[in-house]
Order: sequence, then C-alpha cells, then structure tokens
Amino acid sequence: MHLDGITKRFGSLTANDSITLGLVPGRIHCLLGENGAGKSTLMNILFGLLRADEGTISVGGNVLHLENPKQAMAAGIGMVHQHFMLIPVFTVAENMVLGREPGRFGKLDLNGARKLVRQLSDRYRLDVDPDALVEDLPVGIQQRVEILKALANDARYLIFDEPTAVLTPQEIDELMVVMRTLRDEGRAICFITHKLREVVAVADDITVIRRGKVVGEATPDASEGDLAELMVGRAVNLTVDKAPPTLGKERLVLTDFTVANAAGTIVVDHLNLTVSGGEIVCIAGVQGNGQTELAEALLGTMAVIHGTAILDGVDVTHMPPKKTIEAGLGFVPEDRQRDGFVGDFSIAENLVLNRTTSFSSVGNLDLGRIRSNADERIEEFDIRTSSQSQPVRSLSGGNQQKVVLARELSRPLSLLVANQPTRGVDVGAIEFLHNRIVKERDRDTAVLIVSTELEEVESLADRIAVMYRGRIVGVVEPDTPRDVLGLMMAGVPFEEAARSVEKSRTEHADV
Ligand SMILES: Nc1ncnc2c1ncn2[C@@H]1O[C@H](COP(=O)(O)OP(=O)(O)OP(=O)(O)O)[C@@H](O)[C@H]1O
Repeated sequence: MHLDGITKRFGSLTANDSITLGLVPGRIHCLLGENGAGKSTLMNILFGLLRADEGTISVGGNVLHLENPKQAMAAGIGMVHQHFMLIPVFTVAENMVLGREPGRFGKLDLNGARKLVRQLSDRYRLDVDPDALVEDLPVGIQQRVEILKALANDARYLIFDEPTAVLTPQEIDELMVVMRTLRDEGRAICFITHKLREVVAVADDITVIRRGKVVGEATPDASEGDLAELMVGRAVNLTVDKAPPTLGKERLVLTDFTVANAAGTIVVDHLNLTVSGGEIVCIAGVQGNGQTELAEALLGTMAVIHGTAILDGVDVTHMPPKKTIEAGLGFVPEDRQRDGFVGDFSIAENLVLNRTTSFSSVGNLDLGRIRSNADERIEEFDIRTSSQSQPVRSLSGGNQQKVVLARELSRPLSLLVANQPTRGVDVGAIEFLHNRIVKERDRDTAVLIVSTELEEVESLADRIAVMYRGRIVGVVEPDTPRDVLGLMMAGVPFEEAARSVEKSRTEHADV
C-alpha cells in the first residue's frame, strides 16, 4: 500500500504536508513523531475518517477512494484506536456486529459473532468472553475487542494508533506477541507509539514525521536516544536530573484511609501514608489495585468510608472536589478525555477551568488575563496549537495532556496528585514535564504520582509505595531492584521479596 503526497489542512494549519509512506505486507512500520506531528491525522485519512486535501492511497497500483471507515474496511484496512470506539453497554459479540452489513454476520446473527470471537480468541490467544459487557472489561481486554473487530473483517492492513498508552507492562508484552503473529501471517501493520523501547522491539521499518512532514527514516537497530533526537529535532535527556529531596513538613497524612466503590466493595483498604512537602512519592502497582480510587478519593469523587485525609492540618476527608482544589490540591486524572477537560471549550478556557474566580474582577471574567495566561502556558508547556481559542477536543492527544498539566501546575499547590501524568506524551515533552514536576517538589509541594510506567516511577520517586489489593505492601527506596518491586506488586512484603530475589540470584550464580 502506498500513501503518496498526502496533505491535510485544518484552516491555516497543515497537519500533513505531502507525506509519502509505504506499508508492506509482513512488516511492522512504526510511525514516530512528537505530539501534534500529524500521525493520527494521517491514520484517520487512511481509515476513511478524514479526507485528504491532496495525495493518493493505492494498493497494487489501484487508487482507493476512501470516504468512510466502511469503505476502508472493505479495502482490507482495520484500525485499533487510541480512544476506543466500542459501545460500553453492549456485549463483546454485540459490538462485533455493530456497523456491519447484514449478510456477513448480520445484525441479528449474534451466535455467529460469538463463535467468531471464540475462534479468533483461540487463534491469537486473546482470551475474550463474547458475552461480557464491554463496560465491565479492563482497558487491556477492551483493546483486544478492537483488535478482534479488525480481524473479524480479515484486515490485511492494520493500524494501531498508540495502543500501548493505556496498557500495563504485561499487556504490552502480550500485544507485541499478537502484533508479531499478525505480521508473520503476512499482514501489514502501522504502529504508532511514543514508547521507544517498543519501537526498538518490534519495528521492521521506521518513519519519523515532524510538524506534518516526513523528516527521516531509521532502521530497527537505532538506539532509543537516536530515535528521540530524530523525533524532536534535538538531543533528549531520558533520565531526570534531580537533587536529593529537602523534606519540609508533613503535608498529606492518610490514616486508615478506606474507600469503597459504587458497589460497596472496599478498594482502598486502611491505608496509611504520609507525603511531606519537597518529596515525590510514587505509587507503583499493577493497574486495578486501588491506585486510581485512592487518587479520586483524595479529590473527593469517591466515598471514603473510614479513616482520614489531612492536608496541611485541614481535614479534607469528605470534602467535595471544589473544596479540595481550594485547599491546595492539583489533580491530573487518569482519563483526560473523561475528567481532564471540556472538549468543546477553548484551550484558554480549559486552562482556567477550576479557578474562574481568580480570573474574575467585580464578578466578571477578566478575558484579558485569561488570554495572557493562555499565551504564557502555551509557551511554557509547548502546547502545539494554531490558536488559544482552538477547542481542546481538536488538539492531538499529547497536547491535550499538556493542557491538563499546565492548568494544574500553574497555581500554588500544597499537594499534586497526578495519575499517569505523561500518558500519550512524546519523549521531549516527558523530559520537560518530569523536570517541571521536580521543580514543583522543590517549591515544597507534596507530590503523589500514580504510574504504571516503572521507568517513570524510578526516575521521579523519592520513595516508592507499592500497592496491592488496596493496601500498601511497603514503601521502598527508588533504587529497589525491579524484580523485588515486581514481587511486591504481587503482594509479597519487601523483606520476603528481597530474600527471595537474593536466593534465586545465588542459585543462578551457583549453576
Ligand atoms: N479537527 C481538527 N481541527 C483542527 N485541528 C486539528 C483537528 N484534528 C487535528 N488537528 C491538529 O492537527 C495537528 C496534528 O494532530 P494529530 O492528532 O494528527 O497529531 P499526533 O501526531 O497524532 O499527536 P499525538 O502524538 O499527540 O497524538 C495538531 O496540531 C492538531 O491540533
């Protein structure tokens, strides 16, 4: 398949500028580029979601005219989206038949769909229950459903647009295996990711785009540093420079902090933790062990059924979000699309979303200050946009994340709680954001980070608190070996985990 001279403009912005690219059966082609480079735009054109202004897409010399995803699917193109396109209240099998022409397995042929889910699940070892409701499935499994949807259509060209951003390390490994299998069957894969180790692990071909243009190609033996430099056009320091913490007073004190979900199940279980000003505590753990609920309960959107949260001496245990924010909490949610911004509002509006009173005078919004605040934040956080009045919905994913962080980090804070702070963000921006978080720490803010990225935890943490089934298994130093951390994440206390790792090392040394 050839994409030839693809150009796409949004008003004055050229998101794709004459991009030429080949997708070859039996090869994984990684598309790399900084936030806003134009990767998703290009893939949306290939899947018929957007129309190119110029250029052609052809297979075997035949030009395809793709006006919608249905036509793309008919041409053998499948897409696994960055944000899932599934209907949450439907089952897996029901989602499989959605949007399909009756005839292949028509709208009512749920049995056919169920059978196909089972067959494909077995063949690719994807393990999906056809009768499960999509909303009850963890994100990793939802993504498998998207992959199954594409495979049900026997897609020969598969687009994976940042599929690993929301996955746990184990799910990522499993996805890499699936991608290799699909490649070895002779399918062509286009894979977008910001995680360079994944590129190095699976790429056969690598194309880098910057500001809408192809700026280079690389071979899979390129180092992560070389790829980073090619992506952002300068050398990137992938490790965080930070001095040892200077501990201030205890700012956040959690005592027997216990949180229940809507069904009444305890998800954070008698948790005790203190975070001082001037330190970064990272919560490490396999997703789904209560980390997100802990963060949300601190904000005030989940029910605390026992224990207390004290912030700077004030009891914030049962405060609603508006009050906790006024009490000095900065909050970066796990799901930016759902909880981080209002998509139809402009960047400028989103940057002052939770503190309009500070941008008002005599009861009216001070539009001049809102505008100058937006100019400053866009510049500081390098938010790639054509205008501060652009709706946040139409920003690239990574730039949306930068808007959320820019808003939360632009007022004096007592405590910053950030859940997956750099999700979907390019390496250059991660370098900036990590340094910015350390700067926040050095202003005597208490920082609590939840991250499933061990590299992020290791680079940011002054202490690591490992969470398992709603409890803290142990609080350890940031240089704790990964295998010890891994055992702790499975619920093994530190001493036992350290002994077990030591024992297996000695046994291996003896062999
Ligand atoms: N509907 C739209 N209206 C206006 N501008 C848009 C629209 N869709 C995308 N853009 C702009 O096009 C540019 C490219 O965005 P795109 O989503 O393709 O980037 P990306 O490379 O996928 O970035 P990321 O890595 O952050 O996901 C961005 O500047 C974005 O704001």
